[in-house]
Amino acid sequence: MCIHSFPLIQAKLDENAENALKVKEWEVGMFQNEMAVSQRIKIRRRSPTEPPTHYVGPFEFQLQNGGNTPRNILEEIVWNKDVEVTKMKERMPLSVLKKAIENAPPTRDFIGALKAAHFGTKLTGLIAEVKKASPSKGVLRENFDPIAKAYEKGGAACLSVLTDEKYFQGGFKNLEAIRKAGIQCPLLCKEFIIDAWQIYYARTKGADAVLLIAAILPDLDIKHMTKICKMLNMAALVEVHDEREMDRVLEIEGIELIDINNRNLETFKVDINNTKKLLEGERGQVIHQKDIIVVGESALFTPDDIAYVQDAGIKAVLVGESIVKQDEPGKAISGLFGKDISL
Ligand SMILES: O=P(O)(O)OC[C@@H](O)[C@@H](O)c1c[nH]c2ccccc12
Repeated sequence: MCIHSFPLIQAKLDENAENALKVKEWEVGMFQNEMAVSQRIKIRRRSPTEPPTHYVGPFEFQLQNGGNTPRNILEEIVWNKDVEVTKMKERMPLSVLKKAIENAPPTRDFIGALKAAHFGTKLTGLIAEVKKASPSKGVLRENFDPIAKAYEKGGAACLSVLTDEKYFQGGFKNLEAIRKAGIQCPLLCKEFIIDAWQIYYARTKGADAVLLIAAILPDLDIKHMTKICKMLNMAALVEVHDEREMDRVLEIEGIELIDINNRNLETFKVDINNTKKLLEGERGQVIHQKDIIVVGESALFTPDDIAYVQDAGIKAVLVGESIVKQDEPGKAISGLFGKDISL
């Protein structure tokens, strides 16, 4: 007589298997936190929960609670993203995404577009950002039609499209709509990537590049995700904010594109000098030797700001607020650069 004839025993076996899986998932989470701490990443990947009720592992893990409220807005966004992506993965398994990618139109060359723009105008290439709102500034612009076309007409080499809905009122529907509206320039999916699944998902929605944030992702994740981007013919824009993050990213093989964020994503404080600071001295030499393109982003409002970061060695800028807020984005771009940059 087989085991299935004893439903109570089978139910107990199923419960044990489920508990074992919960324990394993919790331990993996703890090890992820340990790896992040070892790289001085302050953002915790997910809310530190109590060990599973049946946990019998090392005692020191049971002391890891450390408070389960986010320490800043970035950590809150990441914890929310963890829940959001888990639900999306259940609805849309990776196998379905991979199948969809087989029939997707080819990607556009994000890095090539930035190089061509810089070569054409000798100015920094522009990545114009489609951003409705932000946690620090609230709603910046009510409607987007047809801001993407105006950006492209005004000389943007690429577009950055916020896809986070809860904190930036963005969405993948915007990315798809811009792609379907016939925009030719490459699109960056501006998202809080915490799981490689999101890269495949962005590819199915028309993205040519994704953002990888060093303040969130350990080195191994950045390396692994950069390889996935290459495999999908996408660009990986790796965001850094301070010397420590820059030094970490410069040690990772295969990095082609780094963006220096003048905004601290934990405090939203901005300092344009951050760009110059991270490009000086040996760091600047390593970047040049590795032929890495560096993008300057955040708090860029005037031709002097553009000239300042360009003199510091920036080859492209990513700009949102100072152009997205204006009635005529095309004119806003000319105002930002002090000249018409449409080729
Ligand atoms: O609106 P600004 O100050 O021009 O900044 C644009 C962009 O740099 C900013 O939106 C940004 C930088 N890094 C991010 C990461 C996630 C969301 C948004 C961002």
